[in-house]
Amino acid sequence: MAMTGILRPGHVQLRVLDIDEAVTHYCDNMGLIETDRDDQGRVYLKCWDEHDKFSVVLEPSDTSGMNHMAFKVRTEQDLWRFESNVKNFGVETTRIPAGELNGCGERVSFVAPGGHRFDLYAVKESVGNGIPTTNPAPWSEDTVGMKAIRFDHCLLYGDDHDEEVRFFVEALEFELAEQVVDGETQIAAFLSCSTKAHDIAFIRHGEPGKLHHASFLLGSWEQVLRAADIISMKDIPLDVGPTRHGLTRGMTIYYFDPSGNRNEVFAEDSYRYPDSPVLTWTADNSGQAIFYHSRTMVESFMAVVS
Ligand SMILES: O=C/C=C/C=C(\O)C(=O)O
Ligand SMILES: [Fe+2]
Repeated sequence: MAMTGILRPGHVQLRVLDIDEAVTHYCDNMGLIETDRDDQGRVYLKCWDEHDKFSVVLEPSDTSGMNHMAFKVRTEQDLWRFESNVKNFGVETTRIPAGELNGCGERVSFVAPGGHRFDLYAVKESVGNGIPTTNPAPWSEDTVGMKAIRFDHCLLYGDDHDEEVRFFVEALEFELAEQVVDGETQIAAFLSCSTKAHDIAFIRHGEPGKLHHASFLLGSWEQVLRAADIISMKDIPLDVGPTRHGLTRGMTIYYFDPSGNRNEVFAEDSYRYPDSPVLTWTADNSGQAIFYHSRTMVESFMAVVS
């Protein structure tokens, strides 16, 4: 398919309060693999089935939340094309030199209208997924915990929701896949740059720049139930699930990392093409849109962001 120049979510840099506890959580509990550390104390992680060097950066900090989310673009020409799209939208950009994050090429960085920082890059060091590329085995024997396959998406809460969504559609060429509307007002937007039901999602909120969750793909509903077992076995703070979303049809469970950043692991059950219709959920039915079985909103799920 003619994917846009944006290939996929490439990484998320999360602020964490205790780096050792965070590494234990993301590696031992979720199955990510540590690939590097740098002189700022940042730790680089990847999921087992990712080839690029990292998809999560843990940054020691006094606060939790998201430093930035980055998308990988297909070519360097795409990087400069999106840089000019972003500027033409009226959003300032800066360039971050190659190597500022270990193994990552030059980045174009900007703060979107909802207060979230995003970076784009075309190049990242490839370290492979531990499986040969000739006659590959279907899975790696070296995975532990929840065996997260890839970093999949973030759901972000921002204060200029309409402009942030328009920015993603007009400047970054994402497509609206699903939405929640209250009359004329869009409450939530699920945006795709691929055949996935979402690569990023936004919810209308009173404050700028908030992270609702960073989400990682698992292989099946059974793997989601196994993740639920691990959450109990390891005494990880559970938020909601296991259950199914109406929106995006994801089979899901939410919990918190030791710093209070919400994580999701999920199995996908949906797809879209550029000619797929936009799916709309109405606010009077938002309980079912979010949690299809209980059909009830969970107050803490909506309220807690980092
Ligand atoms: O209100 C939140 C809805 C969340 C949906 C997802 O996190 C998802 O589909 O991955
Ligand atoms: Fe999600």
